[in-house]
Amino acid sequence: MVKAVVLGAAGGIGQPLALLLKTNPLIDELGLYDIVNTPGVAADLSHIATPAKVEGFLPPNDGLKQVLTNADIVVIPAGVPRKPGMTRDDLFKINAGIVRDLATGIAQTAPKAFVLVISNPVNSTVPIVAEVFKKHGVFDPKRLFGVTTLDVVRASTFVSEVLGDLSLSKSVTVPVVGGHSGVTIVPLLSQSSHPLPSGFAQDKYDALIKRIQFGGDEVVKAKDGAGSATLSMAYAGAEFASKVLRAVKGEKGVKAPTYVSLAADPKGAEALKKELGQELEYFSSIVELGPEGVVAISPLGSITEQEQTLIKAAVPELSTNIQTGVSFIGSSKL
Ligand SMILES: NC(=O)C1=CN([C@@H]2O[C@H](COP(=O)(O)OP(=O)(O)OC[C@H]3O[C@@H](n4cnc5c(N)ncnc54)[C@H](O)[C@@H]3O)[C@@H](O)[C@H]2O)C=CC1
Ligand SMILES: O=C([O-])CC(=O)C(=O)O
Repeated sequence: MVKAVVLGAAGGIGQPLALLLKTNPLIDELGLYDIVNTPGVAADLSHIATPAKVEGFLPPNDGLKQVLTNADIVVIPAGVPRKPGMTRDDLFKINAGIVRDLATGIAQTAPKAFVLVISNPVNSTVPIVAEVFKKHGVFDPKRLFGVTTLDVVRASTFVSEVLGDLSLSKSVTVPVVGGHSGVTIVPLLSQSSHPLPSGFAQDKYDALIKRIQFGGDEVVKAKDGAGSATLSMAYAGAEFASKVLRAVKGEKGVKAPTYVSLAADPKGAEALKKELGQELEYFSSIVELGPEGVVAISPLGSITEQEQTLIKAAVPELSTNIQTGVSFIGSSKL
């Protein structure tokens, strides 16, 4: 029996994500939690002819505790999205407290669940979850993930557009490392499964990097005040959740870039530290997944000088973002 839970399930991401999870054959039970509307979303989804049993919960009557009871995997898209002109860090003020409170609930009721954090700013919200878990004495770095899959999905799509063949997008894989905001998003195009055309011009390369790094802004601008990416994020979140569950079920060699605590793999962390030139507590790199979560965190490997420059720009900002999350819990009464 596998129980998946979505916290923030009535939102722009939460609803389509819950829909995709309802169609995932690896999930037997789907728990939906939000501060509004989850009974309706659950009733709607429950009519879909797939096996997963769906139930919706609200805060009254210990709803958070109820939804998290026996949870195996918890996905968190709860929180406010950006409006034009905002950075992801501007969301910290509201989302940090939301994520802290949900993490407290998970630490108390489902401390062994895999936790997948979507709520922004991911670079800081993942450390928040970890610090809450540490305060409760239940932190297992192998089971906590920041979902950066949308960056990987965008890279596949934009590279296949450059190659002039969108049908390639499912098979193009580009490692995207670092974190999940602006310059902390580092696409390693030199490691793309499908190389860029030979003689690809520098200005085109720069534009492609920028588009992957700031793909979120493109959607925020187009939605014009109505929020940020929801449908592509739901797709990406469902893809990543599915990978975690496939690994749990025993499939070998499942890998994905994801933002993790480097304490999950000290050997991998040591190699990354050498490459990055300094120690970071969290970093998104290609992670091998297994039945207990993180098996190994890959080093960057061979990268170009241009990519080295991108990494140099990412590291200090990541370090600040991580510290912001850690200090927030340091000063929070739990
Ligand atoms: N990691 C990533 O790649 C991406 C992350 N995001 C982030 O995901 C988050 C959600 O985005 P949307 O779904 O578009 O926002 P939304 O506003 O449509 O939905 C958020 C949902 O969270 C719920 N919520 C608020 N406080 C809650 C609480 N304490 N407990 C449970 N639920 C609560 C709201 O009621 C709402 O239904 C944002 O922070 C956004 O920045 C968005 C896109 C990509
Ligand atoms: O841009 C945003 O605020 C939402 C997000 O994280 C993304 O689309 O990558």
